[in-house]
Amino acid sequence: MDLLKTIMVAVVSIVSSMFSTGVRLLRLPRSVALAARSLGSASATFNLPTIRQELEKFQGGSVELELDEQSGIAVMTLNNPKRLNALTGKMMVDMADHINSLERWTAGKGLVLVGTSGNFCSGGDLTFVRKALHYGEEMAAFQHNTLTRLLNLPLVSVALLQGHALGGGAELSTACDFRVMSSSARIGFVQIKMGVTTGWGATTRLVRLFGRQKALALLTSARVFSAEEAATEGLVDHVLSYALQHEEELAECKKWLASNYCCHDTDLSRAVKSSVVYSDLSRELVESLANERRVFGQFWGGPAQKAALDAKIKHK
Ligand SMILES: CC[C@@H](C(=O)O)C(=O)SCCNC(=O)CCNC(=O)[C@H](O)C(C)(C)COP(=O)(O)OP(=O)(O)OC[C@H]1O[C@@H](n2cnc3c(N)ncnc32)[C@H](O)[C@@H]1OP(=O)(O)O
Repeated sequence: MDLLKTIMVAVVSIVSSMFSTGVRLLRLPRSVALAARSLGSASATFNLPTIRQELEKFQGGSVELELDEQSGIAVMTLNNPKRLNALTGKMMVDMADHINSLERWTAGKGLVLVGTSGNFCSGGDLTFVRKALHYGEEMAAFQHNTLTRLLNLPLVSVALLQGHALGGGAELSTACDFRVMSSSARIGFVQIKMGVTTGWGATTRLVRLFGRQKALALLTSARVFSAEEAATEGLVDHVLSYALQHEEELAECKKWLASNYCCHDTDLSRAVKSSVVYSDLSRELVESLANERRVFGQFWGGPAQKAALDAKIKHK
């Protein structure tokens, strides 16, 4: 039994190290790069430290991380309440740094991703977006790296969807293993209405989560779902009681995670997540993300996006 445990811990650390070099070049394996060359810029590599410096120039908001050693459950909080927790460049950098910490947190079992003040995230911060229209593929490469590392953490992760989870906010939720939704929250992949395709990897993840047909329906309709509709569609795993106040929902979400998915041996739980369930995804995922990024780059900063930004659309 001890030998089995030692082998599992070794396998976990090898797989984690594949994703744990912090901010680094997102390189395609040679075979994938060769296949991608025919797709043009999909084979490009990105210098993430340089992109990080560029993103840091777009200040505003923050992302906070709290590690609870006792429960083994961490909470990562998006904090830009005046803009309903829309993500700035600085917040993307904060999040990448916190993923580094979580990759090193060997006692952890679970993670809740939440937004402050009763909102999850209303997507990319449109003030930032307007200034970064020349920088789409680079931002996408940075986010793909961060969110792939989030998905591959040995922690069971859950996004707590309160208020709005729109565009990039909905994308973030697909980088978690589960989605718990407040009864009054709304979720929608509204990118097509904003003149772009997904920039943070959600198409790749949606296809794997729900299959091609549902992914296509979500992305081409840009439909915004209530909690009840999202549950019926299978988009979320649990809807919280309407009787809860927003402030009570985080505790309830943690309880849901702890009692369902963080209630057994830590080493085994981490091994199941990273070494078994997610062990074979990296190459195929990298190839799909490179393609998604290339398509995103074709539309970002284009006439449809500029028209959508000018229209000041509200996704009600
Ligand atoms: C790269 C990102 C890209 C992707 O690839 O995924 C995307 O994320 S695309 C999607 C981008 N997001 C949006 O288009 C959301 C636009 N906003 C709305 O639809 C509405 O604000 C809302 C989210 C439905 C909320 O409506 P309401 O309850 O009526 O509140 P307000 O509209 O008054 O919002 C309060 C305050 O927040 C500001 N806000 C909201 N979202 C964003 C945002 N994404 N970026 C920047 N600011 C945002 C809004 O402008 C209000 O501020 P004030 O006008 O200063 O009061």
